[in-house]
Amino acid sequence: MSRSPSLPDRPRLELDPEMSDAERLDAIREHYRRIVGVNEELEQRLAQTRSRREQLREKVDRLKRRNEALKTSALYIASVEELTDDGVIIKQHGNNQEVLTEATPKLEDALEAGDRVGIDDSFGIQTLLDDETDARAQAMEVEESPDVTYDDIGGIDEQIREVKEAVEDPLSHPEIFETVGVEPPSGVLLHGAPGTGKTMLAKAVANETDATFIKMAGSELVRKFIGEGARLVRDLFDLAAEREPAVIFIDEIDAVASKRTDSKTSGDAEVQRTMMQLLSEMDGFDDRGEVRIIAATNRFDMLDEAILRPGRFDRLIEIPKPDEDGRRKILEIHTREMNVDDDVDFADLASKLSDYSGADIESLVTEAGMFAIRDGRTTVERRDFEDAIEKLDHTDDGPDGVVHYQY
Ligand SMILES: Nc1ncnc2c1ncn2[C@@H]1O[C@H](COP(=O)(O)OP(=O)(O)OP(=O)(O)O)[C@@H](O)[C@H]1O
Repeated sequence: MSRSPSLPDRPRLELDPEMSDAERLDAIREHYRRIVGVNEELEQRLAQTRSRREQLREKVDRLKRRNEALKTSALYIASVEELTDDGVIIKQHGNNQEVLTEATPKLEDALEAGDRVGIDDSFGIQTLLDDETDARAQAMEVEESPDVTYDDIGGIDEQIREVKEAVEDPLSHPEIFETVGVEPPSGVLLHGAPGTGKTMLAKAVANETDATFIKMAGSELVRKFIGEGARLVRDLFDLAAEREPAVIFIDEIDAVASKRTDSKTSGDAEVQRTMMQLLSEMDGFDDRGEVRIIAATNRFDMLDEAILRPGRFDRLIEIPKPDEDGRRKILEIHTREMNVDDDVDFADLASKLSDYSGADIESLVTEAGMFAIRDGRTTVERRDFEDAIEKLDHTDDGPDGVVHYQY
């Protein structure tokens, strides 16, 4: 911002004792004229400053409103096709509609053909997006080799065996499948109540096979940028091919693959497009090398059957809540690092935890530890677990206070 010009000099009255009265009077009159001149100039400056302050205030208000709008409303994604004297030609992702629109002068200077931009409902360019690796990074979680092992998962040994057979063996020993002439399952769908270890299981497979674990939540695919879901699905599969061996894990797949609803909103059409892209990626899956795909859902009843056809998610594995023995194992797993008193009997404790999921048991163990700490002890005792059960059971919606879908 430019600095304001310096203030005018303060006029000085200089009277010489030699001066005649008439000369003095003239000097005083001249001085008065200069004071009036300076005063006028200062008033003018004040008025200019006030008006500038008003302008800045309006600008701040405008920016605040714009900021709010950007924060609250979803933007559509488009690519800049061409910058013309009449405006910017953009092509909207998803429907490929071409539009002549405008950007703010500042954005216009920064735009180049090929850039990805976020546009509002009236196609105004609101923001310039970073390159697509950022969108990928936002939506995907990539772990070179997660540190979860099968030993960290309790109570679902049979399901672990099935996942090993369907995902691990084709990655570790593809030759066996070739020799026998059997196509390994394309995709495995884990379904069951929340917090039962579906994500853990997918991570453990990636660990066991030294594969890159790439997780994408279905809700991310349909969330912020309309027109972006199908592209993210493509990116997901491309990234997996670059990083093979890889395990793709799509959590909450119901968000993109629910049964068709009757409503015809643009959001629904968008979800459909994303699902079609997912199906087409899975159909072309054979050539993708050492990439395996696992999806998970808590809402199996909601899934569109198209996703379950042969060649797609054709191996369904239900991950149940643990039985009593499973709960005991999970208690033991989560207390491995804990200083537990001899008076704690895990088998007895497990018998009191019917309907607890693995995640609920993890919260229970943490809560028991907190009771011991609050009491100034370094050992967790039976009463801490009992207090923790009482505390968690007193939440209305379930052992962990989370509203559970009745599976
Ligand atoms: N079978 C289990 N054995 C040991 N710990 C478990 C088990 N199931 C869940 N947990 C604990 O609960 C946490 C959450 O589990 P996870 O994220 O794998 O569940 P999920 O089935 O994927 O849940 P959601 O459907 O809510 O995504 C895990 O980090 C783990 O600590």
